[in-house]
Amino acid sequence: MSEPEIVRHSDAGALADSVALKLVNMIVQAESDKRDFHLVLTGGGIGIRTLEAVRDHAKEAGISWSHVHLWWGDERFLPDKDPERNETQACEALIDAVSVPPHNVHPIPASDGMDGDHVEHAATRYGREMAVAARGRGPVPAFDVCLLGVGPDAHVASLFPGLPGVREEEASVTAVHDSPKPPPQRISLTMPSIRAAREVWVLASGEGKAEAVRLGLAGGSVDEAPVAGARGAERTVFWLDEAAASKL
Ligand SMILES: O=C(O)[C@H](O)[C@@H](O)[C@H](O)[C@H](O)COP(=O)(O)O
Repeated sequence: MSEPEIVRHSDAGALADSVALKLVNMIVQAESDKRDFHLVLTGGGIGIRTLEAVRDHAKEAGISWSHVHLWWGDERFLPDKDPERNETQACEALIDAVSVPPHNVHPIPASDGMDGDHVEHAATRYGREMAVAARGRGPVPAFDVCLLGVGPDAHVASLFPGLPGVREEEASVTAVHDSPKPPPQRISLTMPSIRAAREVWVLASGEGKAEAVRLGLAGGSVDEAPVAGARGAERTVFWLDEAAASKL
């Protein structure tokens, strides 16, 4: 696991723009290397703002999306197209505006999908989809970058302090039944899936995240501050604005 690096920007706009530019450059590089690029998306304010900036930079760079696969770190277990779904927000911010092939988009199942409102079955289904894409090389694909927002309570994806999901070490995906942040039912990648990513990027903006960021970098209990467990196999970057970095 990698030691976190810190990158600071003045405000949320500069932060989102800089993360987006770096992502677009990596996508372009993967294309010229003729390899797939697996990106894990996050919901949340700064996560969606970053996707909007990716849309703008991608247009300028004229990138092809045929080699890009989009996954999600977590999802709110709601009906398809619900405006609160991370997928719906990512579609509005980015996916609907770019030419990523539909079969490269891997949303976490909705609560009116194949498994109905059975959140455990839906979580298992997503785990299977990731395993298939990994082609026998492990439980999850070789994610190039896993984007993660962080909550004021130090949660990442839908791994909340003190809830069992954060301690799950076997399954690649977990169903969450009693999330303190609405809605209560969610589906989340587990820590081992997050840590399988080459690069984990934690995005945090605003003073409300400053304590979570401090805990995430202090290397304390992952059970109490899940963000402290968010580490990439090769690289971990905490992308912060000044307010989120104010307790460092
Ligand atoms: O479903 C969600 O709510 C998100 O995936 C969640 O993990 C989010 O990234 C953080 O809570 C930060 O959200 P904000 O940036 O909106 O504070």
